[in-house]
Amino acid sequence: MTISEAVPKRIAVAGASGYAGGEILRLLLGHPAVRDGSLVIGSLTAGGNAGSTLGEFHPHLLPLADRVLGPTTVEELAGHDVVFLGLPHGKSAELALALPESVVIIDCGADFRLTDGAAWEKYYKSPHAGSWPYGLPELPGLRDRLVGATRIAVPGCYPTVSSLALAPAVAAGIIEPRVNIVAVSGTSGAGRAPKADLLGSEVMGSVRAYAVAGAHRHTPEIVQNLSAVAGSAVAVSFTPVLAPMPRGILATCTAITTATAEQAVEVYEKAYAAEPFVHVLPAGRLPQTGSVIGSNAVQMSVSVDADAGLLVVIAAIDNLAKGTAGAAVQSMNLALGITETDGLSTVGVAP
Ligand SMILES: NC(=O)C1=CN([C@@H]2O[C@H](COP(=O)(O)OP(=O)(O)OC[C@H]3O[C@@H](n4cnc5c(N)ncnc54)[C@H](OP(=O)(O)O)[C@@H]3O)[C@@H](O)[C@H]2O)C=CC1
Ligand SMILES: CC(=O)N[C@@H](CCC(=O)OP(=O)(O)O)C(=O)O
Repeated sequence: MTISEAVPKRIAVAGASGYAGGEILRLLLGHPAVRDGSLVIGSLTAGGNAGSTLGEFHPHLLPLADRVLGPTTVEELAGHDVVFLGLPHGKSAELALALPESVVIIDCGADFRLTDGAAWEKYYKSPHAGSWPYGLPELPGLRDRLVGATRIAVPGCYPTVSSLALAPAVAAGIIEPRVNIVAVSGTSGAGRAPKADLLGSEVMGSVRAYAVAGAHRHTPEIVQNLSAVAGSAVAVSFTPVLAPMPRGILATCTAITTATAEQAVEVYEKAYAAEPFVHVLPAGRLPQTGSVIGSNAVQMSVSVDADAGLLVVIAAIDNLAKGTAGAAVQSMNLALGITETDGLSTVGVAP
């Protein structure tokens, strides 16, 4: 389905020199509405790198390589129908307030994800800007809020994979409301701004945990999602792990259960039967990041360790696709009334 109006809609991408902005543009270049001209890629902006060309940061985006990056200002973003924000946390609220309510703003940052202001202030150490419809349509009740929305908060990458891995079990009440998540991520999750502990020599050949024992800012986001699904509080222990690979997240999620493996698999297959991007793998197959890279797919395995009494769900996503830019484009499709899957593949790049 294409957009019905004759006048093309203009899209701006703020933070186009970054990883999230670049991946949004990669997906848009293959989007049918961009290819048929009903959506047009307008302003691309950056911070300190404004004035450079996009090709200096994303040489793979050849059709846009000569575009000059503008400054990230309200003036530069005005006159667009859709604005993607791929900016550091705390940069979205001011821009969003200054743009008309009719503009569809899709924020990849965290500013509008949390509904609990106290949780925001605890983890982000700044005033809470508010909350917007949350761009994870596969969670119960959220798709309807995204259709026609003009403000959308794209979930964090770890909350995306973890929430999808545990929501069916929480909703069906087959686990105790206390879950454990250990998620291994590629380094692009940290963005492209230089950081000493992300130098190749620090990352290559080693795997390390960080922000453990409730310290990571995605903990309250996962708690929010799972508690909303449960209708009561769910306790979450989340351990992120950095791995020497550019993309991908593999999350291993466990929780106490008395369900059998067959019962658990049935719950998950039923929950995701109609979801185009979430795939529950057949028994005997386990997900791997290599299977979902470049795609908007979520692959998961569901099993029960009967001796330990634990549900074990392992799930893989591409952090830059379903974990950011894919979710952003999926959200745009819903907001504009385009077919939800347009421009988004379920087929990964391997090896
Ligand atoms: N990477 C990921 O897997 C995920 C990222 N996100 C979120 O998406 C957002 C972007 O992340 P990511 O692309 O990884 O980050 P990057 O560091 O790769 O890119 C950040 C972008 O923001 C621009 N920018 C930086 N500071 C400013 C500023 N003061 N004013 C205006 N523009 C600025 C940068 O421009 P310049 O080049 O000029 O510095 C760059 O274009 C973040 O909020 C992140 O949390 C969400 C989910 C997953
Ligand atoms: C590997 C890595 O560093 N990952 C990032 C999370 C990326 C993401 O989704 O984060 P936002 O909430 O910032 O949008 C981190 O742990 O901070």
